Amino acid sequence: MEKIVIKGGQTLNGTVKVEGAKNAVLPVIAATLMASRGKSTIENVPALADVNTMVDVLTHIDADVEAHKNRLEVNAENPLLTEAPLEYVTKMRASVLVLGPLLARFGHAKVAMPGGCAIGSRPIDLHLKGFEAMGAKVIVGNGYVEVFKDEPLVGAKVYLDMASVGATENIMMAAALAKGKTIIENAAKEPEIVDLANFLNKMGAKVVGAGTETIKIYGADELVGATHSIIPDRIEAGTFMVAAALTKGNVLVEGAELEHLRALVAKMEEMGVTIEEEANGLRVMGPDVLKPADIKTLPHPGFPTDMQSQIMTLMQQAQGTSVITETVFENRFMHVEEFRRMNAKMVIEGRSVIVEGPVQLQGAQVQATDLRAGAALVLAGLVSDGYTRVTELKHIDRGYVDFTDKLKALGADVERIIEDEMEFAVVDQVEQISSL
Ligand SMILES: CC(=O)N[C@H]1[C@@H](OP(=O)(O)OP(=O)(O)OC[C@H]2O[C@@H](n3ccc(=O)[nH]c3=O)[C@H](O)[C@@H]2O)O[C@H](CO)[C@@H](O)[C@@H]1O
Ligand SMILES: C=C(OP(=O)(O)O)C(=O)O
Repeated sequence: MEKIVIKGGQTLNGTVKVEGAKNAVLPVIAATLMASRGKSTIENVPALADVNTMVDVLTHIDADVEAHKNRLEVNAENPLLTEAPLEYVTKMRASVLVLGPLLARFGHAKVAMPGGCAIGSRPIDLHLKGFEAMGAKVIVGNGYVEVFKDEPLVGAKVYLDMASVGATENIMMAAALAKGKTIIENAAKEPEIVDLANFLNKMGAKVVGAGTETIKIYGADELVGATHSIIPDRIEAGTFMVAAALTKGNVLVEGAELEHLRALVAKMEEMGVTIEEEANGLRVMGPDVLKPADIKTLPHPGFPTDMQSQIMTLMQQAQGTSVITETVFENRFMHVEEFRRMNAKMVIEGRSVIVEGPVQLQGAQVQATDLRAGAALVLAGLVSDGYTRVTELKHIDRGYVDFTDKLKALGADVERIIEDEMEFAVVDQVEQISSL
């Protein structure tokens, strides 16, 4: 079984460079499908499993994709298929982001209906409500969702009951080729929405107000290929910021954008961490003593749910009781059980987790239950006694490029290995005896 093995106790120092954002590149790749003329070139593309899945979806529907190091070239000029089967959607929910582009350009799209996942049920009703408002017909059945419209989509006013990132993106893309003006109210305001809007504008659309709660999209008759460089990944940046603080280290997170990370920076500072803005990123210095904090996850600009499990590792080392409340997803606490296996003192109460600190974590074999949970368990391993083994690395590979190598370059004692379970049982016994 493949594992990341961490021996706790090292302080992280040095510089780590942030990749392009997973949550920005996926919708941008989907948007390339709307260019009926010219090639799109996407730069600063992170080498992630999710990017490979999105490329597989595009290739499956006959788009011509050339992948270079950190650069993708997509030519979607020829007629495309309009169906993405289950195998892609089960690997990555963001596959549903091809619905808006295919519907708008070809009048039809069919995608396997995404099921729930480790962090919640995650319906797509708001995406579909937007398409319907623009005149599309939606059919859900036999595990698929199908949307179609013979005539071009018509601009509409769409109010989102929740500021959903995916729904905002899907509707924004569909509206970019609709007749007339679409207004999205209570739109998501994440930096990745702004990045997508910038790309759509380069393709010939007119999107105004991205980054605020009202986005206006003036549809174009045709979109053309464009060149675009993806924004830095604020969640990868945040993960390394927590790693630095946790190990009392001093790390420059190159590419981290303060403007995208204000809520995290505010909370880390409240906990006693020193964060300084430098010309090319954020420098993070961990204190000797961390203070507890109360945090609530919220849509941007609130505290990001994608940093919830990582900040919990910091709370476990704080002097006192912290509370973290998850309001974005209804069930994003699977990692709590795994932390407990490492001796964490935490209790789930409804949508909150009460975290008692400071606690001396103990190395154990634990499982990445989702992408960020996996990263958080690796971080916990950095300050645990003995060896921590994190399994189910497919989750981590969805969102982190060279995670182990980057931590190692900062001084962590960490390896990615393939370990036989029988062999592990023997190693485990030796480690336990030597720690007595
Ligand atoms: C690829 C990508 O960008 N993923 C991010 C995106 O996911 P994603 O776009 O799936 O997240 P949403 O913002 O849509 O979801 C937020 C909440 O709205 C609910 N909802 C959403 C759509 C809908 O039609 N109906 C509905 O009820 C969801 O179940 C969830 O409780 O934003 C999340 C919230 O910041 C992040 O955690 C994910 O990393
Ligand atoms: C939840 C996440 O991603 P996705 O929406 O792709 O599952 C994440 O990036 O933490």
